[in-house]
Amino acid sequence: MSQSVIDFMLARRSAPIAELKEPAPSDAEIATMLRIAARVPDHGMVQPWRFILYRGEVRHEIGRMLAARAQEREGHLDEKRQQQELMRFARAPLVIGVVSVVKDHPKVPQWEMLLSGGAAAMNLVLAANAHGYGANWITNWYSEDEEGRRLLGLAPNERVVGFVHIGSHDGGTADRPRPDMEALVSEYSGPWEA
Ligand SMILES: Cc1cc2nc3c(=O)[nH]c(=O)nc-3n(C[C@H](O)[C@H](O)[C@H](O)COP(=O)(O)O)c2cc1C
Repeated sequence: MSQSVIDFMLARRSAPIAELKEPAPSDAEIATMLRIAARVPDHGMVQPWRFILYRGEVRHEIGRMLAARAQEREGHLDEKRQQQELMRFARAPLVIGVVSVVKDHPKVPQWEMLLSGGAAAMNLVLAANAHGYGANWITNWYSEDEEGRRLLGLAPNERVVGFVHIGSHDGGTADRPRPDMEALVSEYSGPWEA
């Protein structure tokens, strides 16, 4: 048993994106985090995910594209809304897109491939935390917008599992309420009856 791993898992929490700052993880750290992200259960070994790195100046280019797309959808944006879109990907020093790439397979249903993508995103969050960084997994409106996904580099058949924002974090964020486990767990008591 590794008590330090158990303590780490029991204490994990997301860092608010506004509190993520430089320095970003190094290339070597990112490579390790991605190896951990890809080390997830994957029925049929179809590798139904890929990863996109957004860092440096491209984060601002994306902000400009998202602001223009938001204006197309919503009409004129006031200054505050415009700034919000301009800064979407520039708040954290690194954003990693976890992209679900479902494939045709004779046995594995596509929803299971999507679940494997969720596991990859969670492993990525944990890997970032294990390297001492804060992380936050979000999706936001551009994940549900076909043109938004295209601007972010996804092909038409791909979906967003999450944009994991990563950066240095001082810690100290209050935890959120956690589930009451007694309400969630039961011994099996027979078939469901309505
Ligand atoms: C698939 C998925 C999408 C999410 N999208 C958003 C989002 O768009 N905006 C947001 O504020 N939080 C979003 N969240 C929630 C954040 O990850 C949130 O900060 C987190 O649940 C905090 O809980 P934790 O401390 O247990 O990590 C999303 C979570 C998941 C699993």
